[in-house]
Parts: sequence; C-alpha cells; structure tokens
Amino acid sequence: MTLRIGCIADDFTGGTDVAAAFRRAGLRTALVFGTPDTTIALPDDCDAAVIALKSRSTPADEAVADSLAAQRWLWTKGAAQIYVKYCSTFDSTPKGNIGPVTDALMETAGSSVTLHCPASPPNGRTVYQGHLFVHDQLLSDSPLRHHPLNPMTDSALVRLLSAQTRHAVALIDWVTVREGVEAVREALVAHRHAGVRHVIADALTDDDLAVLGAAALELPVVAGAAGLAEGLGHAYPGTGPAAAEPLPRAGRAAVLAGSCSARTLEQIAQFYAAGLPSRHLDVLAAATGRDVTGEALAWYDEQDPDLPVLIYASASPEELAAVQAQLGVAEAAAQVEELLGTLASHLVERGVRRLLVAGGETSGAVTTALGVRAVLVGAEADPGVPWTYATTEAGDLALMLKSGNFGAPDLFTRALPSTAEEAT
Ligand SMILES: Nc1ncnc2c1ncn2[C@@H]1O[C@H](COP(=O)(O)OP(=O)(O)O)[C@@H](O)[C@H]1O
Ligand SMILES: O=C(O)[C@@H](O)C(=O)COP(=O)(O)O
Repeated sequence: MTLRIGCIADDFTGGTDVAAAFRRAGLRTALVFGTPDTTIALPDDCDAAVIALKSRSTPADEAVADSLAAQRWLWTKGAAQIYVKYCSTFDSTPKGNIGPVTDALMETAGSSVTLHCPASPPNGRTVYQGHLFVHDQLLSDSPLRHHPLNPMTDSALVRLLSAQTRHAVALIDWVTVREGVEAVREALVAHRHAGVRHVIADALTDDDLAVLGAAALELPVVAGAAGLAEGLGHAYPGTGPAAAEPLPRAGRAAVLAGSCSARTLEQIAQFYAAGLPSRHLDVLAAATGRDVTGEALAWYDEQDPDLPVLIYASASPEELAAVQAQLGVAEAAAQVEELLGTLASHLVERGVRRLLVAGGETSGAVTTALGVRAVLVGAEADPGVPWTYATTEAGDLALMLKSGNFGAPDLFTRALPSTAEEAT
C-alpha cells in the first residue's frame, strides 16, 4: 500500500475534520490518534492517512518533535506529500506552533516554499487580502479573540505567521487565485525566487481552494485547514466519490459532551428539548470524591435502550468560570476528562455502539480511554463531522468526534435517531 498523501493534524477533532475533507475528495482515508508506532497498521488500500496529534498548544519544541516523528512514519508508508492541518481560525501564538512545525517539516523534506490557506468555506472561514474572516467578522472581532489558550486579536495572516518564523512570508491575492492554476503556480515560483518560504493564499470559495490544491500538487509540504486539503484531494488524478459505509445499528447510542462552545450548548439544549434523556455531571462533586461516574451509570441503566442518551459536563460560561475558580483550570479539565473517559469505557462495555463525542480535548480523553488508535473515516453528518469506524476490545464502534463549534444545532438528534425512528 502506498499513500498518496500523509497529513499531520494538530488536534483530534481537527484530524476528523481534515480526514472528512480527503474522503469528500474521494480518497479512502485512515485516521490515527497520536504518534504512531510500529504496532499501528493502516487498513488496506488507503489513499490518505491523517495522524492527529495534540500539538496545537504544547511547547513548540514538543510540537516539532511529534510532527517530525509523524512525518517519518508517513514516509515509511510511502506518503509523497505532507499536509499540515491547523485550525481554520489559525489558533496559534507568536511562539507557534504553525511556523515552527511547518519550518521543521519543510527542512527535512528539503522544500524551499510552501502554500498556506486556512479557509474553510463550509464553516464560514474565508481569507481575503490575507485577512481571515469568521463568517462576516474579522477573526480579531470574532469570539476567537477571547480564546482561553490562544486569543486571536489580529486577523492579518502574513503578520501572524511572520511572528512565528524567521523566514519570509508573502501573499497571493484573490485576483491571482481567480486567474487560475497557472497564475498561482507562477506566483509561487516568483515568491520562491524572491526568497519567500511561506506563501499565504486568499480563498473565498471551494472553487478557489480547488485552484490552490491543483497549483500545490507538486509541493512536498502544504499547510492549512480542511478546505485546502479537499482542494488537494480533488487534484489527485483518479479520485472520485467514496462509497458510504453502513452505520452499525445493533447496540445503543450515546453522546458524551465536554465542550463548552456555544454551538455544543445549543446542541445539548436541542437534545433536551426533543424529550431525550440527558444527564449533567457535577464536576465539583466529583472533585470532592463523590462517585459521579457510578451515579451516571446507574441513571443510564434505567433509560429506554431504544433512545440515545446524553451525558455532559459542558457548562455555561458562568458555570465554567465558577468551577475553574474553585478547582483551577487544569484540575477542572482533568476532572472532566477523567469522568468522560471512564464513562466512555463503561458505556461501550454496556453495549453502546454509536458514540458521539463533543469537544477536541474531550475526544482525546475518550479515544485514549477506549484504547482507540486508528479509525476508518466514513460519511459526514455535517461539514467536518464524519462517522468513523473503530474496533475496541468490547466490539466494533461507530464514533463521531465533533469539534466544539461544529455541526448544526440538531446534530445530536439527527446523527443518533432512536431505534424506532431508524426502523421507519
Ligand atoms: N463543567 C466544567 N467545568 C470545568 N471545565 C469544564 C467543564 N466542562 C468542560 N470543561 C473543560 O472545557 C474544555 C473543553 O474543551 P474541548 O473538549 O476541547 O471542547 P472545544 O472543542 O469546544 O474546545 C475541556 O478542557 C473540559 O475539560
Ligand atoms: O479547522 C477547524 O476549524 C477545525 O478542524 C478545528 O481544528 C477546530 O478546533 P477545536 O474546536 O479545538 O477542535
């Protein structure tokens, strides 16, 4: 098996997002969680493999080391091109990690120029004159300016990336992108001759990203969000729509939510409003030693097995601030991850076979607890939110890992219909 493309994603849900993009482009795609070792085997006939790391907010030297290890592994599988997947809101700080990781991967690949574009039009992220927009707002006016780890207070991508690399950064503007593949290729060559290493491109639509993907096909390293990955995927010869995999239907369905993002809170409210069973986890009580997991499992055992259930730690901004003030941010997060990871293992042991997880960090905790290292990527329920298929010690599992802000408000109820609804 030889991969057409290998991808390194800087978080787990970013990994599912980009894997879904490759699949949309017709590539049979595998997703691996964490730096792979020799025990990880890819399914046969994969065209693309995504390694999802937790390198978005780690110290830059760790992110570089993990990414280089992932690159080495992807090379052993034959990947000729490496795609660096970061967040469509360019989540990073002046210390990194987008600049240092991309520089290191380019250096080992012997590459002198790369193309970047964080646009992801289905999720409202576009780039114009090198400025990143989130729907109708500049990134720096959007809620991302309040991000707890990397507040995005600037929208100018050339300036943001210049702070993270000692190499020159420049822009290919939208007018050039609209001129087509040859114009972009020529601009890339001109920038390379001028000593520019990182070229950021404007993109407003998927068509723009298709142009960029075709122009970047020969570059050893390309970087951006899921949109450019799809553009690249479409540019590979002989790719076409992938067949949908069947969703395992036998077994119960559950949602575990640890994201406190506005969209996840809406999805929780919608699930509750539909009259479906949901239970909130008391994080403060867990921190005092109460058996919150045991109580939640006893509650689960009493529910109608034909209905999906929701168990969540997710909290409103006020509630979150109160818990964090009492426990500290790290301890609060550790409590939540321990609760949701343990619950995931117990639920799968009890027969849950469709599991939707809301939140990037939360998804990391759940996959780790379940011992899931590699999955095959299936159909999307919403843009960037695919079903994936895993094998666990307890049996086969359909797993949906959702980035906090992704998915329509009715995602939970739509993705996990009750057994009676499915039968109709
Ligand atoms: N009730 C709560 N109290 C304190 N922290 C919480 C609570 N619920 C969730 N968290 C924390 O909020 C963070 C949510 O992050 P994550 O799962 O990555 O979601 P997103 O994708 O929305 O960023 C996690 O670190 C989680 O531990
Ligand atoms: O590119 C994107 O927007 C997503 O794939 C992503 O990385 C979102 O980040 P989290 O919400 O932290 O999962």
